Amino acid sequence: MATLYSTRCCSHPSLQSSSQSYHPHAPSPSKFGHLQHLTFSSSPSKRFLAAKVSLQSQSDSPQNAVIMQQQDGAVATSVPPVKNENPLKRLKDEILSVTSSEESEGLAVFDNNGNESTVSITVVGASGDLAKKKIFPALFALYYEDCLPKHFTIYGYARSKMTDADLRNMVSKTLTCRIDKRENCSEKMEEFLKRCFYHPGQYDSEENFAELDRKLKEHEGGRTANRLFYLSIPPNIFIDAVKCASISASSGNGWTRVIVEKPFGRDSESSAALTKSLKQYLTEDQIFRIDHYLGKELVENLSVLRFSNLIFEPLWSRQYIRSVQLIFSEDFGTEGRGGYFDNYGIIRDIMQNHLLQILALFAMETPVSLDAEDIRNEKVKVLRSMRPLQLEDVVIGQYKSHSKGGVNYPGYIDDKTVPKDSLTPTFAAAALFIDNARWDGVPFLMKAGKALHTKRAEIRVQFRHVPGNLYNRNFGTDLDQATNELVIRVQPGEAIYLKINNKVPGLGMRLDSSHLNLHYAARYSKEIPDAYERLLLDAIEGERRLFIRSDELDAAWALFTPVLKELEEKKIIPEYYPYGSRGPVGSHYLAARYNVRWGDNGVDE
Ligand SMILES: NC(=O)C1=CN([C@@H]2O[C@H](COP(=O)(O)OP(=O)(O)OC[C@H]3O[C@@H](n4cnc5c(N)ncnc54)[C@H](OP(=O)(O)O)[C@@H]3O)[C@@H](O)[C@H]2O)C=CC1
Ligand SMILES: O=C1O[C@H](COP(=O)(O)O)[C@@H](O)[C@H](O)[C@H]1O
Repeated sequence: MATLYSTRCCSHPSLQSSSQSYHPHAPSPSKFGHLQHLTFSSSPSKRFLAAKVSLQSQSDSPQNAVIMQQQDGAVATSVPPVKNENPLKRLKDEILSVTSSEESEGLAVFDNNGNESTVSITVVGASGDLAKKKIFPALFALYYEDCLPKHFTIYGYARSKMTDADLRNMVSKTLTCRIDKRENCSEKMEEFLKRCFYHPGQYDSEENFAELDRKLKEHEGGRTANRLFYLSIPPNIFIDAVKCASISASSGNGWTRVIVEKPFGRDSESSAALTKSLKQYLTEDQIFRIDHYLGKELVENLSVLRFSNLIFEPLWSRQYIRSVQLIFSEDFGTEGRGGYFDNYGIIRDIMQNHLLQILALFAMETPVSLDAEDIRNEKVKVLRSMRPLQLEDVVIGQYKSHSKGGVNYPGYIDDKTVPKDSLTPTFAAAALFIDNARWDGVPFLMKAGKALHTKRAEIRVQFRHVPGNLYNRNFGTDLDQATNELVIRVQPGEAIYLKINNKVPGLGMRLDSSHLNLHYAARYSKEIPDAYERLLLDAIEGERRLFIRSDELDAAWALFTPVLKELEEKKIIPEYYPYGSRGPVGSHYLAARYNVRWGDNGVDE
């Protein structure tokens, strides 16, 4: 057997912190022989498990090098003895991986006292859209990939009258298996559904949460109880639910964490008030503010791209980069969510969180380490170096009805839940600036819109012109066409490509713009996990790197609050654009003001 290195602890239990020990099943002396105590602590990225091993004194020799073995033999990880080498020395702080065995059912988790622990995940608002669409499917995917611990229970909680069977029926309709790994799919679904339960209750009832607590305890069966609550409910009831869950259903002997969905307020004041209220019942460490864009594969890859490749970092500044564009578009309107959306608008819905988070990761300085706090410190720094958005640097739009091919597409105000005189923007373009040495003068252009011609999220990095004029005559009159552009396509069709100038093969000297293309579907056969899978697993593991800290949130709101207030106070009328179009023409004037063009409007977008 050999040491194996893996990228995620799937088929291995998740773990909270270095204060927990993991044993593959009970720490039976007969099975483990010389192994006295095995403590895993997460590496900075938590994608690996680092093993610290203590062996019984008489076993502290090279011969006793087996590190971990699951009782049923499904998972085994060991390090072969190496002559004249002390295994303790070798293994201490070494990254120990875990095999990903299909037979594995997850491993049992033990706390420091050797007690087995369990995780209960309660989806508050289980009857809702997000729960059905994202949360339950993500939990199933984690189960399917053996990422959940052996002992876990999932509870749905909402006011709707449902039985366990109703919940299972509802959930089963949205579950799918990985297309690249379909084995035992229906069995796995059955097994998963058996672990799902439902408790009906009011969000502001301590008693209803106390009933939930009793049910959770039954499932936890005396194990160390770790509890995760996912608030998948409208924001106006966050505090009621947090209050009741923390008072009546907190864990008595394990951790209790709460995932809070956006929106985190609608401006600096309401966000600060929400944080203050949450902190009446929870510590900051217990609050996991989710921004699901941080869980997207290509957003997660941004730091890898920047900091693990020599070629990018030297170019990553005002010296070579002319503009950075963060583009989000959807080819559908607010269908069904108009009631929520009208109170927020596209700037709060997408820019202040998803796009700004990407910007922060893109522009931050190198963090001291990959630890959550080091990364979040750098993000806060860059956010605090930014200029608050100015009204003249914003263009807003709202989609109107449009007929195409005999189909009539509704306008935003045709939604019955939206007031007819609503000025809420469904599109916005903005130019933001970071006043630090690295980015001085570089426009960070953001564009986000609903009911546009395409669904897409991407980062476009436009480089400066090549100095000198060696090939200028080959480029023709439009030099912009010839500048390099790095495109990080977050979705759909995840890809990273670099536009370069290339000689068209042949006897002449003709240049064209071609792509060095890393298209994920062609390069990697594995299906890309949904963002919610990564984030749920991180929350279970206690990994905060991809969650928003309260000071980050304050810094983010500080950038947008003044302009949001101004837009509302001055009742700025949005530019109307037809459903399915490319959005208001004003966004082009905004880009032109900074001498750039939107990269997604070119011929080879
Ligand atoms: N849906 C999405 O795509 C996204 C949603 N979010 C956020 O996630 C959270 C949940 O979203 P979503 O599932 O769409 O929300 P829903 O509107 O579907 O609400 C979820 C559940 O909350 C209960 N509920 C709804 N309105 C009220 C109310 N006024 N008072 C008390 N309970 C109510 C309902 O359950 P019951 O009646 O059974 O109690 C409902 O099933 C929100 O904070 C949203 O902003 C974030 C990103 C995307
Ligand atoms: O947070 C939100 O995100 C979705 C878009 O998410 P995606 O993962 O499908 O790109 C957006 O539709 C919604 O308005 C917003 O609240």
